[in-house]
Amino acid sequence: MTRILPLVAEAVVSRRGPRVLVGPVDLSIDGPGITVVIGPNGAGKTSLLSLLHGTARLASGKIRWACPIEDARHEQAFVFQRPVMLRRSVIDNIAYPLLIRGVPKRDAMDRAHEAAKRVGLGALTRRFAPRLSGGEQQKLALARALIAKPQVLFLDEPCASLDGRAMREIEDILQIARTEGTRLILSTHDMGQARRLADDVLFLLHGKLHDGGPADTFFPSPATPQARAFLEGDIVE
Ligand SMILES: Nc1ncnc2c1ncn2[C@@H]1O[C@H](COP(=O)(O)OP(=O)(O)OP(=O)(O)O)[C@@H](O)[C@H]1O
Repeated sequence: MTRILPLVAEAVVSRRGPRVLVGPVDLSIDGPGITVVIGPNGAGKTSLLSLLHGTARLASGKIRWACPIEDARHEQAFVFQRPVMLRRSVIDNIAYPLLIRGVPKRDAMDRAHEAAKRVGLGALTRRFAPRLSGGEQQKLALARALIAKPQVLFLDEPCASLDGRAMREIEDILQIARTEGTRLILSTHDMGQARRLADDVLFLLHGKLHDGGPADTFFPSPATPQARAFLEGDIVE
């Protein structure tokens, strides 16, 4: 299997008309772990994740993977804040990425059942996916994103509006994926979640990478007053 990491972004910029949404940002992500992207509303977290994943247009700068971009695309997945449910059963949703990769149906279904069980949806496999609860839909989205064992998984606010129990279950799934070698890059508004999950942190402000670093140094002693204020729950503009 071709390794896709490291991911290197050089002076990447995303624009809407004349407005810069993100950038210029330089960063490098490599090896196992969880990168957590934090920052106030509108700081550019979603835009940065979309740029790195390749779903937002790069106005300038470069994104490089360790392999050709077509190969890198097949090895990454994205989980949205509001997961998209295909209008079919839970099991058909989970099996979908395998079927479009040409995995034989029987094998795909077996793996999908296994994946459903692992995220606690084993009893709901025949349910029409759009009728699941928010937490169940997010678990389905994770199972579907992870079933092809991507090397990199982007998640944009995967636990927004979920209660504590659903959040804990989802964090458990993410920790398992991390242990199994998927590199996670996740945005969150929840500082408790950021502290529980992060190996390293990107703190965005006004579209720029303002602060960050390894979680065990960033959280106790952020380098900038803005990051400190943000972590203390103050309003940062
Ligand atoms: N499609 C768009 N058209 C115009 N402006 C946009 C668009 N998408 C994002 N923006 C703007 O880009 C900036 C960054 O938005 P983005 O959603 O990336 O921030 P965020 O940090 O994820 O915010 P939040 O925490 O509120 O989700 C914001 O000022 C937003 O209004």
